[in-house]
Amino acid sequence: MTAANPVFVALDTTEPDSAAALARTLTGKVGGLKVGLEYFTANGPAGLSAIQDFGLPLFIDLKLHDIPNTVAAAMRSVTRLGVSITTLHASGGAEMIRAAADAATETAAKYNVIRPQVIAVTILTSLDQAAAEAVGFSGAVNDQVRRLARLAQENGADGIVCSPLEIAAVRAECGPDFTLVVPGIRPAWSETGDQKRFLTPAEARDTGADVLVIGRPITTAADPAAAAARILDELGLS
Ligand SMILES: O=C(O)c1cc(=O)[nH]c(=O)n1[C@@H]1O[C@H](COP(=O)(O)O)[C@@H](O)[C@H]1O
Repeated sequence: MTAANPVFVALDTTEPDSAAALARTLTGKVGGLKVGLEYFTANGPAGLSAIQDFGLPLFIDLKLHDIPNTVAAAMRSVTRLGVSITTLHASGGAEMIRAAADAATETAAKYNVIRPQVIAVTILTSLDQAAAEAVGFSGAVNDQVRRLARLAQENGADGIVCSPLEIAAVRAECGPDFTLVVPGIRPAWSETGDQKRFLTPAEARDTGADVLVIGRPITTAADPAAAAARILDELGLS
């Protein structure tokens, strides 16, 4: 998927009013909205309507990771929400990824709703090489991300989440039709915070990212609309 505007803004808040206010401010400046565990555990499916009203593609980032039966059941519920993108952890394994992808396909057909892109998170962008090794990923992060990307692709995922530093390796491994969703995006003028593997929006896009997930550089800016406009300008999209 290559959106005309690849920026999905991460609305990492628990408050529907704050999420809706940001969505209102950013409509026309971003390509989509993302909410994750923080928002969904606080507000449940009912909370999505506050932001679905803006008509932007919605990415619900739940990073599912459990046995195949449980993840498939959760994916059936997620699919009924009518969202564009959702996530699971690639390290849940081949059978789990396959069960989730099949559940999304079957549920979308059964209820005549949009089938979300099923996107597998590889190695979180908050982990550096040492932290990745500490949880058992031996070898270079780049190689581990590429390996997990291949596993995800072979088992029906539509794409993966990786940091900007692994985009080239994953493209070479998985080809042009595999969706690369890329957080760990930091404009040169923003704080890095807990992100360890990051590049600027233009660097990530030019290396081949399809979706740029950007949260705090926009959402915590004094003027979020101006921050989004600055990023669009850097992407040559304003
Ligand atoms: O799946 C994700 O979206 C994700 C995966 C990952 O490896 N790293 C990562 O930062 N994310 C998400 O991307 C967003 C990044 O937000 P900022 O760091 O504020 O730009 C957050 O909502 C994270 O949950």
